[in-house]
Amino acid sequence: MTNGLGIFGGTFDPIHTGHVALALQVCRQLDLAQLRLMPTHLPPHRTSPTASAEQRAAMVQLAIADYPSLSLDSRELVRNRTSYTIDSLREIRCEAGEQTPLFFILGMDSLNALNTWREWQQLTDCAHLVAVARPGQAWPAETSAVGEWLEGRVCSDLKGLAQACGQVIRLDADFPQSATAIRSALRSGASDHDWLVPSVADYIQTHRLYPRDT
Ligand SMILES: Nc1ncnc2c1ncn2[C@@H]1O[C@H](COP(=O)(O)OP(=O)(O)OP(=O)(O)O)[C@@H](O)[C@H]1O
Ligand SMILES: O=C(O)c1ccc[n+]([C@@H]2O[C@H](COP(=O)([O-])O)[C@@H](O)[C@H]2O)c1
Repeated sequence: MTNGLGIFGGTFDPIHTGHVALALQVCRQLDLAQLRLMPTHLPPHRTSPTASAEQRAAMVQLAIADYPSLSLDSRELVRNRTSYTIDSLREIRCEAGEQTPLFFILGMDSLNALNTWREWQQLTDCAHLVAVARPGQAWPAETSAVGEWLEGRVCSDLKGLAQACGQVIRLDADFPQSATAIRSALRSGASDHDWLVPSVADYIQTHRLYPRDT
């Protein structure tokens, strides 16, 4: 086991089985003992989530309850301002110390849009980035701003990864789940969804989240 720490930021509106499977796959492939799921509070880049920050955090806790290596990081929820990843990674770097390898997990769609993030070129000063591709999702084009920046930062040898931050790692995964598809199915009248952990599905029903469109 490395002493590295994984951080998986997301809106989690709601968390789905793809998020959990992906977190476990990253732990396995990077040999991480701990990975934190960090819900965003006030996303910089999209309209406000449907479920409140507290509800999304509660669903994350329910979904990961069976996995001791996974935990909730609620720092963005208690910060009452726009949730910029760079702010969170700087805080986590201070807490973890200079030597601890940090891995920030993001989808390939997010990597392709990385140049729209706040202080995006500084993210790797705090952590490695782990970009997870869904089937068919492409690595940023070499000629794009992100593609040019990636040059010299991509790590292809996980075993040789000695630094605490600075590299970008590509992992391939095959999880079709999407929170948009779940919200849309529930709003169309479905009472449950195969991509929800059962305890999360119960929570959604109890709290009447994503109500049927009228
Ligand atoms: N099935 C998946 N495979 C790989 N990455 C995923 C998958 N689902 C989500 N991600 C990635 O996980 C991060 C957090 O996901 P998020 O909470 O936005 O879920 P989502 O299913 O993409 O939601 P939405 O449809 O609302 O955008 C994002 O970087 C996203 O790209
Ligand atoms: O810091 C930024 O500018 C920034 C811009 C867009 C997205 N993010 C983060 O990326 C993560 C995934 O976002 P999303 O919308 O795909 O759930 C989540 O932690 C967001 O806070 C961060």
